[in-house]
Amino acid sequence: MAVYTQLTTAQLQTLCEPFKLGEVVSFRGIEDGIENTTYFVDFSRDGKIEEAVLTIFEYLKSEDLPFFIELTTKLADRGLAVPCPYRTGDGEAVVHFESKAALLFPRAEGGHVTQPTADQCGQAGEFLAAMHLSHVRPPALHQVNTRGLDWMQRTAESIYQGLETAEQELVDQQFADHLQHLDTLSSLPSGIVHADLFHDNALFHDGQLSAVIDFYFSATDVFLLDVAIVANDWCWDEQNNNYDSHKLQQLIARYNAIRPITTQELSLWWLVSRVAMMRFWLSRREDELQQTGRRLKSAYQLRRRLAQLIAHPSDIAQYC
Ligand SMILES: Nc1ncnc2c1ncn2[C@@H]1O[C@H](COP(=O)(O)OP(=O)(O)OP(=O)(O)O)[C@@H](O)[C@H]1O
Ligand SMILES: N[C@@H](CCO)C(=O)O
Repeated sequence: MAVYTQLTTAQLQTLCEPFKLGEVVSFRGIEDGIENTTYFVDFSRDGKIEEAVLTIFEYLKSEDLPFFIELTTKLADRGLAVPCPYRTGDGEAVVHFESKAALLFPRAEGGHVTQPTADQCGQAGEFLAAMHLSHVRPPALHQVNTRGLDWMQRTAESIYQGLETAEQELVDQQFADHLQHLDTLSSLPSGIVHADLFHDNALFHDGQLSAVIDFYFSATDVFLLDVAIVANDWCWDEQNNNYDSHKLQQLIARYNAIRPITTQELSLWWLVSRVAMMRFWLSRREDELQQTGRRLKSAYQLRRRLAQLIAHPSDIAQYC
């Protein structure tokens, strides 16, 4: 469904030629993605197989990519489990298919988990803390968050009339609280965050985190937002419609052991957890209402979680 750009073997060979990885011996399109077209491509050179992943960008342009290339390269250099793009002989990472930009990555071992365990939630916490600490190391990177408050307000406004009354009430309540605490929120520790670390953007091999992918929403924002995104997706117990306390404890405690969460961050967790839920509920709801053609993920699930967090504010202080 998400192989938006169809390629032949010859087209793939031409596109990937500058990377000098050899002859394309097999490839297949990956149906998983929403934003981009992804192919697994195997190259053969001197009898050795190199397994790679080609991402063709359906929305991002080549001028948008240098930040993501620098970020993934920096994180990989710091020893984090992040695939960073191959470079051509000229040191370029971006190639083009017709008007679309593309990057080629080494294929990481492992696969997705459908239901992360508490230990895997802890590993995600350790990854995030290490990534956030790397912010202070050069190169200094900055990127505006295109899914921040402005985007949320514009999106909510554009779909507001199509929302149910209960949804409109959630939107009104969430923005009222967000705007009321804007100054304190903006003063939380910040830097480059992944901003989309759902469990389908992580791979595990033999139980260990082998790759974090899909940095295309990464931007400068408060670090706690990343922790909340993982908590809201990896640690949610659908049956009880609340966080699984053991998973949340592992995420928070193991993050906190590497990058201690400040008192100010703890005091705003109730709000940041809601901001994180709101951002993804809105993008999924917009996709549903505006029939953007992207593969749909359940918006209702996140609306239910947001309502729960508004009715029963969450606290993580006991896990630190
Ligand atoms: N470096 C990699 N190594 C192994 N598998 C990968 C790698 N990069 C991507 N994949 C696989 O390809 C799939 C689609 O890639 P990706 O998540 O980048 O697409 P997307 O369209 O941006 O997805 P979404 O918008 O849903 O997050 C991933 O779910 C993963 O299974
Ligand atoms: N992770 C997003 C999809 C866009 O990357 C979601 O689950 O809604």
